[in-house]
Amino acid sequence: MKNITADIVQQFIPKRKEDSYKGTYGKVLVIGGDQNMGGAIMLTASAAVYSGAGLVTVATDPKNHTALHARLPEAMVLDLWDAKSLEEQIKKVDIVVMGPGLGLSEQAAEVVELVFQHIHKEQQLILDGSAISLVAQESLSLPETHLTFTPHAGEWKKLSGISKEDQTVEKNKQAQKKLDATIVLKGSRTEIYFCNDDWKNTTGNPAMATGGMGDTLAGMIAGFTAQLPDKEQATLAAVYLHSYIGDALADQQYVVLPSQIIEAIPSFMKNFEQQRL
Ligand SMILES: NC(=O)C1=CN([C@@H]2O[C@H](COP(=O)(O)OP(=O)(O)OC[C@H]3O[C@@H](n4cnc5c(N)ncnc54)[C@H](O)[C@@H]3O)[C@@H](O)[C@H]2O)[C@@H](O)CC1
Ligand SMILES: Nc1ncnc2c1ncn2[C@@H]1O[C@H](COP(=O)(O)OP(=O)(O)O)[C@@H](O)[C@H]1O
Ligand SMILES: [Mg+2]
Repeated sequence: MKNITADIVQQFIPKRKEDSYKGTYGKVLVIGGDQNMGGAIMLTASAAVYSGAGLVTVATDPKNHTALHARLPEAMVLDLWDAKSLEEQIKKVDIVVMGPGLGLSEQAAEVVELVFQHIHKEQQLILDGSAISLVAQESLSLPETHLTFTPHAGEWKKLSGISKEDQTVEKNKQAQKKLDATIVLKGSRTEIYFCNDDWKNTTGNPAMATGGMGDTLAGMIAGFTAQLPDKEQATLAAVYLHSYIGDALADQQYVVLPSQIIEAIPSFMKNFEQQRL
């Protein structure tokens, strides 16, 4: 397993081009947040916006729309349960990130199935939280697209069938091959399994053990993937910086909140920009 380190990540964050515009930096659709877990999807959407995604639209329960507009005016919203609007929006985006706070209801499972039906081969699909649990629970067949799963150990157990004690690098690699997807296995030292490569994070700390921290990472992966041409580099950079910011804040804080990580993303990205003078 290779280590993700600062000097590697620095090579991945390009300087923005003078003649670029929002369209250059990708369109992201963020799907999740039922009536009780609107906070999860607000964190995911905010992380995508603060990571620099060009345009972010959020499909969430209508109960969350006002709060989301108030917290994150940069994002557009649509009704999570309106199948037609959701189907139309999927066609317009480059990246879909689905699952934070989605819940495990029958209606939520229908949303996941709808996305699987309509996503096409060139798009990127990131599945987190409830979407991973639903894939396992409903034994859903996976769509033909660029797929990333971001499970914690409990979700990985549901998805791969490997118990927490047995989650060794070899077993995880075998499960990755079967799923034919990128696996971001979150933990105190997150592991990333690509088809031909695997990596271990070198940053992160227990001050980050706070609800919503994974929702935030999912949004960062989406935001980085929206902008960077190499999707594997985007995933590595997002995982590393999420925890690197967590470490920097934990120097002075006993706990680090997901919203604090989000606010710090733009300045830390600037520090990691290529060829910074
Ligand atoms: N503010 C919000 O609205 C929040 C919503 N959340 C959402 O809540 C939904 C359920 O997520 P959960 O992760 O709570 O629930 P899950 O039920 O999927 O996973 C929790 C279970 O996994 C086990 N587990 C084993 N190893 C673990 C590990 N390393 N980390 C965490 N759990 C481990 C736990 O013991 C527990 O039984 C997701 O959709 C998530 O996005 C959470 O992100 C918390 C914050
Ligand atoms: N002790 C720890 N050390 C380093 N990172 C941690 C620690 N605890 C949690 N994290 C990070 O916090 C995130 C937790 O993700 P997850 O369990 O999905 O959270 P949530 O679903 O509440 O948003 C992961 O990115 C994980 O790496
Ligand atoms: Mg989670």
